[in-house]
Amino acid sequence: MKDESYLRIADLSAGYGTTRVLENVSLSIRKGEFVALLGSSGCGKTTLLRAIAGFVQPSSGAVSVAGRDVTRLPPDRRGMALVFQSYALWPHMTVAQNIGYGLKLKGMPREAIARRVGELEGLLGLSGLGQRKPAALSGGQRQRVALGRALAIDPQILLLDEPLSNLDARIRFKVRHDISALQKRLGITAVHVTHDREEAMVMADRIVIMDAGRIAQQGRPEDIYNRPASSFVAAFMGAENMLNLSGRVAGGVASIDAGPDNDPAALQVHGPALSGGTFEARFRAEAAELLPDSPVSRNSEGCLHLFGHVEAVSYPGGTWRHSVRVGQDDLLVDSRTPFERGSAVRVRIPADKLFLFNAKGVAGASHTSSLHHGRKDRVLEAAET
Ligand SMILES: Nc1ncnc2c1ncn2[C@@H]1O[C@H](COP(=O)(O)OP(=O)(O)OP(=O)(O)O)[C@@H](O)[C@H]1O
Repeated sequence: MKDESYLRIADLSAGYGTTRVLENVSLSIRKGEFVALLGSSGCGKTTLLRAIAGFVQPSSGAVSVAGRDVTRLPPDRRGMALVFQSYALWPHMTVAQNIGYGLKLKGMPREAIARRVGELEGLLGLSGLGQRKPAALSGGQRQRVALGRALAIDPQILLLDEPLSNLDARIRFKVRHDISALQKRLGITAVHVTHDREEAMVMADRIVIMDAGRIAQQGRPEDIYNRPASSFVAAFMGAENMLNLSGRVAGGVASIDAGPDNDPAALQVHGPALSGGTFEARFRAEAAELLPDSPVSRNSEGCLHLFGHVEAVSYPGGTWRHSVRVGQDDLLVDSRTPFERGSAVRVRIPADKLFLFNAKGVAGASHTSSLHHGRKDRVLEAAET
């Protein structure tokens, strides 16, 4: 099979002094691909980006570009450009001088620099601003100058370290779009560090979720969103409601036991097999339906039904958000109509919107013997029967 990887990170470990940050990270990126590194603060995203760029020396492993090992090359000989959150523009230089800075260092003739800078100003919507200093620009314009400076040297790989996090929401949407469009147009390979899930979803061809210096899951945005491989990834991708359930798994169906706050349910298993026992169940606020609790017709076919009462109601816009107390758990559930505080409600979660995982470190109620042997979190994609 043809190896399509262009930027390859092989078994990379890195850290600072005695602190290990990255543990055997391997990642292959195709030419022209846009990859987002997503993860919570301190998980090692920036360290990975800096190791790719050559600013952090790995303790083991390798980085290669188009089959060439660049692990020991200095940053300026890797054909990569890095754009930071903080722009890092020269305040005393004009926009044009900032963009042309790298070309001047390379000794490019003045007219060629002016031509290239003009091209980039046009490409980035900065035409007419070439003689301004950074202080006289908006945040979005400054970030585009930083991008122009990075692109001026014609890098094969563009590394973006949270370049949008200093921008206000409205400008962020615009610059987000500008960067993606430009990246596609230039066919450049990009690695983008962010902790903003939506940003990663809309910009990237592939999302790599990192957790404590390791890759927790990677895949297309829609796959990660709809098929999280672990409870951690599900939570990170917005399925923040969590409760514990117990049940058995047989013949591709998870039979959820009745509990004090839930009806029994039979949910078809789609993903990799799940062992019976105790499950961590996760779902998104918008994935569930809120209904008045009624003693009749608790039809659980293909759905999980939970019972609780409304603790708080708010209106973030579009739908009403309810904090629902179910047993010991507080769950957030959206509804197009508001339910009064204190009212008894039923939360109906369709099976294909419910993510089930074997609970970590909990011995299951039944069929649990296999759980004690090197068990990993495994997703159960439960779909409506
Ligand atoms: N220069 C440094 N010296 C020592 N430790 C560092 C250094 N830079 C980062 N670290 C530590 O390494 C770990 C990973 O940091 P890193 O910046 O890669 O995380 P991150 O995922 O990019 O986080 P954030 O989203 O907050 O930027 C953190 O625990 C951090 O404190």
